Amino acid sequence: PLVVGKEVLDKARREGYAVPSFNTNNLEITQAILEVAEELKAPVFIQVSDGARKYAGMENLANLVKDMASRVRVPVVLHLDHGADFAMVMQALRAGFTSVMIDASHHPLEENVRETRKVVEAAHAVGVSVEAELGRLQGIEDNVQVSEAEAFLTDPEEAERFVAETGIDYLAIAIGTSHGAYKGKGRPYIDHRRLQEIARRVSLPLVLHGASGVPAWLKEKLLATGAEVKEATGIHDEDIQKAIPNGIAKINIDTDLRLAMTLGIREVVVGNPREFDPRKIIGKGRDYLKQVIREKFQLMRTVGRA
Ligand SMILES: O=C(COP(=O)(O)O)N(O)CCCCO
Ligand code: NA
Ligand SMILES: [Zn+2]
Repeated sequence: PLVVGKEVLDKARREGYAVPSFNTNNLEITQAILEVAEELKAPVFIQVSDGARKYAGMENLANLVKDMASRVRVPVVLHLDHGADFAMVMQALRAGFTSVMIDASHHPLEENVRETRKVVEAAHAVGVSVEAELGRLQGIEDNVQVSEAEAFLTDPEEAERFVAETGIDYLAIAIGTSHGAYKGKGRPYIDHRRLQEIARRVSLPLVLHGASGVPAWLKEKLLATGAEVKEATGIHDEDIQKAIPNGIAKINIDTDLRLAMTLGIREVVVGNPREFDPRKIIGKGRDYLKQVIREKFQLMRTVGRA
């Protein structure tokens, strides 16, 4: 069934596992997520970004997820990803979202606090959970001095104050990850010590953005279809496994789903120039999506937690 975010993530942080938050834009991605969650008896977040809202329509996606979630046995949270402002959050609340992110992390701290408090008041009034972000997602290239990049990473003491002043339910932090398929050359720098310092001060579930891994098997197959993804790199499994006991309870995955869908489509289209049945073409993408989604639940130890 559709449930509120806080209950799912408090349990995850308490019991030392994480819940993946997968971005959806359409029917097939939503089907892949819910079929695998049901199969593995795993709670799951399905999140809608601004791009998805523009592509598919917020109400369309909300109604699709709400209806499908009502017909599965595992807990499903419908989450607004990177809500840009109060108005967008209100539209999501009106559409029946059960979790919303207000992302005011690019504003000065006082404005972030003000905007976030406003959202917390509105969302909590209707029983919906709130995620906010402190720090800037900024891949740290190996050639950029970490000291210079410090400006982007979340400050542990500031995090403690931010949580106290805003009343949010979970906190997105910056510890070295970045959005997209190019997270710096080689193994991306993840500041585990900083995460431990934040987790010591903040008892709320912590959220990791920019956590796609760009799995080797997926990248190899994509390259074989002629996809130009040679430079793509993601977060290593070991870094995800290390971050979970240190308080990370929600992990955002979009890029790995995009790569999986693209692999299926390219394999059919490039391999069978005579194929023009969208169900065969997008359906193959859905199959690869399910494979990636299965791996994420296993990596985050979400299996069987529903
Ligand atoms: O943190 C993430 C996803 O991170 P990743 O790009 O590593 O999958 N998101 O919030 C998803 C939307 C951002 C654009 O993709
Ligand atoms: Na989010
Ligand atoms: Zn994000």
